[in-house]
Formats: sequence, C-alpha cells, structure tokens
Amino acid sequence: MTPDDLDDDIFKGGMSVFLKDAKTADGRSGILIDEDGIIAAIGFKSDRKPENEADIVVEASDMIAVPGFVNTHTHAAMSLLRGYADDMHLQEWLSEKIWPLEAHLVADDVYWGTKLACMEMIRSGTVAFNDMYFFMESAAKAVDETGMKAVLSHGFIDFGDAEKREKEIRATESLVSHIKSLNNPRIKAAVGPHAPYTVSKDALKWCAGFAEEEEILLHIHLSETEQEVKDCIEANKMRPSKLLDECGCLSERTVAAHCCWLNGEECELLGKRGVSVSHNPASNMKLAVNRAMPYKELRNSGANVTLGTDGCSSNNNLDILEEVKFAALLQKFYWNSDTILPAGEALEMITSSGAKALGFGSGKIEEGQYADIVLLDRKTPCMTPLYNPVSNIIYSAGANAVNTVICNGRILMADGYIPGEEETLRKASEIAGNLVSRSEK
Ligand SMILES: O=c1[nH]cnc2c1ncn2[C@@H]1O[C@H](CO)[C@@H](O)[C@H]1O
Ligand SMILES: [Zn+2]
Repeated sequence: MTPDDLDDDIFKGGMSVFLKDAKTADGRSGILIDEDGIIAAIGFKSDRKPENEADIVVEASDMIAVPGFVNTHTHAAMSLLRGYADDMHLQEWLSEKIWPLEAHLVADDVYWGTKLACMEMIRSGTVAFNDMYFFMESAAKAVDETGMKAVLSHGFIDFGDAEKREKEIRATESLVSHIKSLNNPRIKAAVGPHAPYTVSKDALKWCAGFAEEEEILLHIHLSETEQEVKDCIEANKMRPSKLLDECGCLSERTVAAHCCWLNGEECELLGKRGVSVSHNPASNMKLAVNRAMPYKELRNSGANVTLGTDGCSSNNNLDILEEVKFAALLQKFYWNSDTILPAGEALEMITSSGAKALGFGSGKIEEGQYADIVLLDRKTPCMTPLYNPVSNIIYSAGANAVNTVICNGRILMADGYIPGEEETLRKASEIAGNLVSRSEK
C-alpha cells in the first residue's frame, strides 16, 4: 500500500483486514482481523490465503506488529498550550500561567485541542489514553471521531469551597451520564479529583463513593512534589497516600499519576490496594520535581506500573515512544542502577499494564482480542539492524518508525497518513491563537 493508493474508505472501520506478512514478536507472520475488529487468526502457512477473504489487505512484509500503546495520564486538550509557559517552577507555572489561561477555555477549544492530541498520539502508536480535563463532552466527540479509545474525567477542583464542590459534583455526574448515553465501548467515564492538595477530604470521599457506585476509574495526581507532601503532613498529620486511603480513593480502579515522592510504606499500600501508577518522566524532569517515581519498590509491592506523558505544557509532546525511553533512562540515572526497568518491562508498561489500568483488554496481540495493533517499519535507520525488536522499540525507535495504527480493528493511520489531520492542524492553531488573545484582553 502506498499513500497514492489510499482510499479514505479504508479508515471507516467495520471491514475485515489482513496484515499480510506482518511479523509478531513471537515470529508468526500475518494477522487477520474480522469485521467486528477482533483478531481472528495469527500466523499463516502458505496454503491458506486470507488475502482472498479480507476486505482490506495491507502489504506488511517490512513491518513488525506490536500491541497498540497506552498513555495512562494526560490532559489532551493542553496540546493548545504547547510552548505557552516553559522553564518555570511548578506551582508558579500552574497558578500564574496555566490556570489563568484555562479560565478562558470554551468547549470548542477542548474539541480541537483533543483532536490535535489524538493526531499526535496516533502518530506515535498510541491507541488509548486516560484524560483529565474540562468540557469533556467535547473531548468525547473528538475521541469518537478519531477512532481512539479513552477514559475521560472532569478535573475536579474545589479548594475546600462548598459551593465549588457542588458545582464539580454536578459536572462529574453530568459527564458520567453523558458518556453512558453514548454507549460507545471505546469511550469510558472516570471520576477525576485533581490532587489531594486541590480537593477537600469531603470531596475526595464523594469521588471515591461515586466511582465505586458507577464502577468506573478514579484518576488523580499523587505526590508529584516534595512540597505537596510536606503541606499534606502539616495539614492532615499524614502522608498523601494515607489520606487518599482514608477517603476510600485507593482501589484497583485507581490510576495515580506521578507518585514521585512516595515512601516505602506508601508503595506497600498502593500495591496492597492494587492501584495503577502512571509514571510521567518527561513532565517530572521538566518541572524539576527532584525525585523519580520509586519504580522498583512499586513493582515489588504489586502495584500496576504504567506510563503517561502528562499534558503538552509540561512535556511538551505526547510521544509515548519518547516517553518510554525517558522512563528507562531516568530510572537508571536516578536510582543509579543500569539494570532497573529493562526494555521488556518498559514495553509492558505501555502495552499490557496500561491496557489493564484502563480496562481495555489484554494489551497483547492475541486471537479473540480487539485488534489494537501498531506496525513499525523495520526498514528505517532507527530500526536497523534488528538484533532485538524490543530493544529497538524502547531505545531507538521514534514516532517516525510508526507506519500504521489500528484500534479495535479500524485503521487510524496507514503508511503515515491520518485522514483529517490537515484540517485539525489548521483549526487547532487558529483556536490556540484566539484563546491566548481572549486571555490577554
Ligand atoms: O503536572 C501537573 N500537576 C498538576 N496539575 C497539572 C499538571 N499538568 C496539568 N495539570 C492541571 O490539571 C488540571 C486537569 O484537570 C488542569 O488544570 C491542568 O492544567
Ligand atoms: Zn497531569
């Protein structure tokens, strides 16, 4: 398949797809996906010719097939704030630059910002993400149109104010009921208390109860900086993880982002509760949080360790392949260990562990699973030579090795082409300009 042969019909979904001669990690060749987006068979002998049965045949003899990647913490529409405020202290960055600009956001900004984010994520092989932001009904529309999968939460912030709390409760309930009404298996709702330092104890308890009642995820920032841990101890006489536990916020349905400043006891607690942790190395290094997430202790405790990019104003991109390399390098550098977070475990973080955290299948290429597949082009300089595909994926491949992306059996990108990308780039830059001028009036 070449870009000239591409017909926009192949991006519609609902068709069977044969990835001819695509190689899986265990050396099988060829993958057949049925009309419902399910992997029907993997590995073919030459006597069977699925190319005669499938609606779409992708010539993939130069391709390595890997599971679609999962980004477990982001604020997608912050793509509009890329490059808006850099090189600042975290608290000043949030309270002096980011929050004042966000006060001017409207629904349309979030729609186009999320679309832009989706384009960027697809380009680096991401099929699913965990998003916390505002105007999330617009984010849901964007996700639906791009064909990705997402868990969407309204960023709940009450700063201890009862009136704000009521407003945030209503916003959360209304998003959850909206997403339920979509009845789209690719889009799920979550509850999104922003962090223990921006959400009161009463509100945290409400969030935990509501997430349990609705059987949905709870997505939160936890112990990103040393200061927030100190403030929490001073105000509550306990560390943030303990506080969250007392409010009922720690369970197998919890995704906790950052987790840089956890002590050993907190790692044990998160493991015991079966929490998923999202490591965000680029954001942590850029905002100089001065400690790397204790990977080894968390993994040993049984916590599900995954990877996220955070938003585009603290990263400044959503490239999960860049992020996973940062993760492997930061862990080695900070903990002074050249063997910590080896490539195989790093790949698990962005596939099976991420999929488990968000409840989107096994994150593996297996018969009977939804086809979430990335085709990496082995004929690129960064993939050559190919002694060890896993090593290349983690340490040398970049988004430029990502050729084709498939989510639930639907082709989202083929041969580097994503339908609608040009319009999204144009609208997103226009809308970002308008947002900044509105905020400066
Ligand atoms: O690194 C971060 N730490 C804390 N808050 C953040 C970070 N990145 C983005 N947000 C903020 O989280 C809210 C989402 O609901 C937004 O206000 C966003 O700016
Ligand atoms: Zn964040």
